[in-house]
This record gives sequence, structure tokens and C-alpha cells, in this order.
Amino acid sequence: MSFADRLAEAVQTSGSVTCVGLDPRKSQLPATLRDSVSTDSPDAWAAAYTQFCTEIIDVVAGRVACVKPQAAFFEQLGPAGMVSLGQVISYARKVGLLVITDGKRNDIGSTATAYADAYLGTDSPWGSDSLTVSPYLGRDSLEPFVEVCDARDAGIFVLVKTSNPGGGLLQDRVCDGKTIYASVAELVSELNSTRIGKSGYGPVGAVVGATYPEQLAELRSAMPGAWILIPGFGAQGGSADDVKAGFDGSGLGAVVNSSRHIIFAHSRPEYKDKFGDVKWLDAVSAATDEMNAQLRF
Ligand SMILES: O=c1ccn([C@@H]2O[C@H](COP(=O)(O)O)[C@@H](O)[C@H]2O)c(=O)[nH]1
Repeated sequence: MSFADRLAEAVQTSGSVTCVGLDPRKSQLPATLRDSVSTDSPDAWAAAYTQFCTEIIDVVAGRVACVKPQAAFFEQLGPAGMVSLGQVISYARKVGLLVITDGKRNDIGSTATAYADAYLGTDSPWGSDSLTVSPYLGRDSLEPFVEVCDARDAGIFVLVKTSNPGGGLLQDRVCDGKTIYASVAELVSELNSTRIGKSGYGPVGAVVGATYPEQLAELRSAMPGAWILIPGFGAQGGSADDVKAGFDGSGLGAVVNSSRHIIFAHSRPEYKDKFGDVKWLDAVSAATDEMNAQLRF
């Protein structure tokens, strides 16, 4: 089954459009886990990251649409962190969760093929269902990813309108009468045009931040066949109202990512007293329920 159709199925069976972001940070791990790291070595932290993420995965499996490990936090630990990332991807897939690896990769076409081969598809070394990619190198840098998506029923999410405050510096520039983000959206739609599956969506998705609700509405209409990954919910200020426009009439078409507000829920003021560090997994569970409830439109 194509990635787009599998994502639709994951949303329908879990009854959730939530994507849990797996962004482990040493200083924010629950004290119970942080204190178990006996030597300050990359290997020890990597083992803690694997434990942290797999325990979260156990709590959210079947209750959310997908997970999004952020490669940067694993890369911070060097090779040991990369081993941990591999373990986390494979564990999530084993328990039936779709994985979006957030690596924002891309390069010239021949190198893009190597990235695509590396990350995409169950038989690839990383075994991820999908990957975030940058459009900056142009169409010939995206096509190799799309070819691998076709061959392996995988997906990509192209950065279209990012959630950060400075993204507009380049993305909002007007060129040939339209914004750069609108031009990227056109490219996303073109690449999907011959690849739309049963769910009405193709393998080429888009990243659009919850922090730009007006542009999200514009981009939903501009890319009717593209799944939208919406980061920026929660910790970056995006709300349920802000992401509403990302969905189609059947409640499909978008998944909303929250990382810090779910995985570090034990330190949020509203959960701290009730759960604290000891019951950090209960805090993850409560934050997941809360987000699911907010996004039930
Ligand atoms: O435009 C973008 C693209 C990616 N991200 C990533 O999503 C998560 C957000 O984490 P929160 O803790 O929920 O803020 C993180 O991995 C970012 O690198 C994004 O925020 N915006």
C-alpha cells in the first residue's frame, strides 16, 4: 500500500491526527532516566535516548497516527546517537507506527538518490516510512526521492512554509508574481499529479507550520493531493484553531506534530505537580489524550 494510503489508514484506525515528535534532549529527560546515566559518554546517553523514546512509543502506539524522530538530537551524540536513531525507527515500525524521519535532507540529484536509498522504505538501512526534505536544490533534487517513493511505497515531506519566525525571509519573497512557498507548493502538486492513491493523496507531502494559519489555508487549497505535516503546535504556540484549515472535508490530509509538549509533558506547569519526573510516562499519556481531544474537529 502506498505511504499516503497507509497514513490515511493510520489516522482512521487510531482516530488521531497527532504526530508525536521524538526530540530527546539530555537536560530535559525525566530525572529518573537522567540519573540512571552513570557515565557521561555518548554510548550511555544514546542508551538513555533509546529507552526514553521506546517507552514513549509504547505509550502512544495505537493512539496517534505517527511518530517523527528528529535526527538532529541523535546526531548530537555522534555515531552512538545514530545507532539509537536506528533502534527508535525500527521499534516504532515494529509496534505498527508510521515513521517520519525529520532529517531535512537533500543535495544534487545523484546524492539525493543516496539519501533516498538510505532512509526510505522498509528494506532500506534506516527503514523509515518517510523523510523531510529541502526543496532548495530544485526539481531534479526532489525527483530521485519521488522515484524511490514509487519503488518502495514511501513518502517525503517537502519544506514549503516552515514554522520558524525567520522562515519568511526567503519563503515569503515574491518572484514571478508569487511567493517562493507558493512556487514550492506548485512543484509538490506537479510531482504528485500522476501518483494520487485511493485516499486522494500522493507520496509528496509538505511541511507547513501551525504558526502560519492563513498560509496553511492557502496551501491546503493549492496542494489538494499532498499530506501536510504541521509542526509548531503546542510549544511554538500553534493551537487547534490554527491547524483546522489543514484538513480536508473528511478530516484527512494533515498530521499535526508536537514534540516538547508531549515528550517532556512532566515538566509543563499544568502537569508538573500531578505527575512530575517519576510519573513522566503518565504525563506523556495525558498530554497525548489532551492533544487528540483538541484535534477532534
Ligand atoms: O517548520 C518546521 C519544520 C520542522 N520542525 C520540527 O518539528 C519539531 C517541533 O518541535 P516542538 O517541540 O513541538 O516545537 C522539531 O523537531 C522541529 O525541528 C519545526 O518545528 N518546524
